[in-house]
Amino acid sequence: MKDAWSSDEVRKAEEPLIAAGEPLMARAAYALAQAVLREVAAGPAAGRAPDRRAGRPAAVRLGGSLGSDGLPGTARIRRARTAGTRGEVRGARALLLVGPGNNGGDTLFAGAHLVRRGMSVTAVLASTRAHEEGLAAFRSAGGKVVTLADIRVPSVVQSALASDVVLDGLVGVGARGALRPPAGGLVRTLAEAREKAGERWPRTIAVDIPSGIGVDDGAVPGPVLPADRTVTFGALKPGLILPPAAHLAGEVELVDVGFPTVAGTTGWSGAVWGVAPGRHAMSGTDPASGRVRRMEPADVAELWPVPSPHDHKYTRGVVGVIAGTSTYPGAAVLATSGAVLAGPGMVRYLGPEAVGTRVLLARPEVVVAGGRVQAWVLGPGVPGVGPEDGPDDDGQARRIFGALAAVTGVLSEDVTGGKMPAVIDAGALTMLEHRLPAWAVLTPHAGELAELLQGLGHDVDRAAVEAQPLHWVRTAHQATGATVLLKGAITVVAGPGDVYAQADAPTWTGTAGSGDVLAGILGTLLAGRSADVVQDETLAARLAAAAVLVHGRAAARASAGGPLAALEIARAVPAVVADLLGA
Ligand SMILES: NC(=O)C1=CN([C@@H]2O[C@H](COP(=O)(O)OP(=O)(O)OC[C@H]3O[C@@H](n4cnc5c(N)ncnc54)[C@H](O)[C@@H]3O)[C@@H](O)[C@H]2O)[C@@H](O)CC1
Ligand SMILES: Nc1ncnc2c1ncn2[C@@H]1O[C@H](COP(=O)(O)OP(=O)(O)O)[C@@H](O)[C@H]1O
Ligand SMILES: [K+]
Repeated sequence: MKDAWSSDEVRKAEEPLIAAGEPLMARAAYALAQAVLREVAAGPAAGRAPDRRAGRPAAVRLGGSLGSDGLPGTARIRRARTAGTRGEVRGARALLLVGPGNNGGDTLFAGAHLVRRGMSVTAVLASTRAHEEGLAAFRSAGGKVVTLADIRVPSVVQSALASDVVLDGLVGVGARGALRPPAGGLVRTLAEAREKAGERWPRTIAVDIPSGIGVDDGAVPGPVLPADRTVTFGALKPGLILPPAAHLAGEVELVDVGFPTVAGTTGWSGAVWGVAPGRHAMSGTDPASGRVRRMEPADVAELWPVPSPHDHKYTRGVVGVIAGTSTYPGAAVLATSGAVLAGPGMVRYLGPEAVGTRVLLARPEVVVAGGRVQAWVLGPGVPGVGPEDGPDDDGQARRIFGALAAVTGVLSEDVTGGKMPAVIDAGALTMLEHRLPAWAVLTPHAGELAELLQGLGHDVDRAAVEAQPLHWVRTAHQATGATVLLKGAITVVAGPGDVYAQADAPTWTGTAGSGDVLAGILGTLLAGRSADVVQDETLAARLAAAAVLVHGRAAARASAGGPLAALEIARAVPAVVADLLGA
């Protein structure tokens, strides 16, 4: 599990360490400098997304002279394409964007390390204040200092274009709201220049966070310079794993500066973790409800219901799927396939006969008949019941209303067999008449969540949901009582406990029917842990995040870097689960 710490939690963790004289900033700055040196030594093409990598020459700095304004000038920069120069940092150029606080301090101390390694480093002070010791260390190492007030923003752009690497050290966890002038204007212009320059833009490394993101909520309230890499200190921050801000952080590297670990120790290991692979040992000493987390394969393996020798198909969980109509039969095939291939005891399908026949052709394991189930999957491929939705639902709305009554406990126990978890997707999202329990999992995409929230009286559209997913997912959870899973490139899940932000799927996953497969996978998980889910109100969110991880990994496996058909995601699920359980 990867835990993100809010800015308050970071402060609480660092206070006693600073009071004890732990050199947090020195550790942060050293690790940051190492990251920059690795980046520069690897050359400009390294680590970029493949489309950005093509044809970009390695930059070699021949001479490090500065213009009269103290900034490196484009005209004096020469580039050469020669593999033999990889690993050379001497003479390479770094441009530091430096803010008034400790984030700027980290950046200046790191800059001093870079100067000592032979790099030509210029710091642009964006504010009248700067971290005093950091500035003194940078100057005495031989770094060049200019102030934004003295030079014009365009010359900063030119200098950036003439540099090998730009460090964004304007603000860190002390930031509040959108970047204010003059830093805001500077960053807006730099971001535009980066967009225009494409491959010619230097590697950009964000210090702790890309300045201007919402540290705690992942919003992007103003201009932000997108980073290729973020070197973050002590712990992940929510904005580094939540959309939309996480999309601006590039690859995130976590540096241990000595925060408490799971075991409660404060020993500094000097270790650096990349966020993509592996686990990190950081975890809050006091895991507060509502923490933003990212689940990893080992966490999913612990949750996955694996049959024991004493199990049979009924004890393993029966999933009931009410999906598809004669107009949208494919959704029924995809949802039942997702459910079957995730490994339940049984999948039942309820719907029009013609659709049931198609389901059977694709998945003969499915039982097309009513009976007891341990979890429902409701709504894929079923039209909504709003004024704009057509009436032609082949009786599916009626069936869904009946199942929903079981989920919400409106029907008596002897009819339903007790409380029933459910995945509530697509058309079923328009059929909610009662407050829901946490074991009901709503699975909207941003447009569907906006509609749901509008129905609850919120003035919100799809774009607003996409701008502040965490806020709106939490709002929807509070308003409905249900666990809410908002689908997207980064899927956000909020229930009564922690929030999960999962980024497991390749972008090819955003294809018709892929969400239907996810609904089926989650249905199997809820059925397999049906009794636990109604006992532990935080479990549904964990199972939902687990389903998202498996769905995303199955999509990655099916895609292998190329296009993807939704049914192939379902087909890849058994191998993904086997990998997780065997790891
Ligand atoms: N947490 C830790 O363990 C460590 C933290 N360190 C660094 O310290 C940083 C936090 O430092 P600070 O608390 O000094 O705060 P920051 O350096 O993040 O920023 C605060 C400064 O930025 C200004 N500011 C705030 N919001 C702004 C906005 N919207 N637009 C423009 N300016 C704004 C404030 O006036 C204040 O002067 C971390 O992000 C990290 O880089 C490191 O030194 C190492 C250890
Ligand atoms: N850009 C993207 N990158 C990765 N995954 C995505 C992206 N866009 C959407 N997805 C995923 O694809 C699936 C789409 O589901 P959904 O919108 O319900 O489509 P459908 O209803 O056609 O099945 C979800 O799991 C979502 O998280
Ligand atoms: K920063």
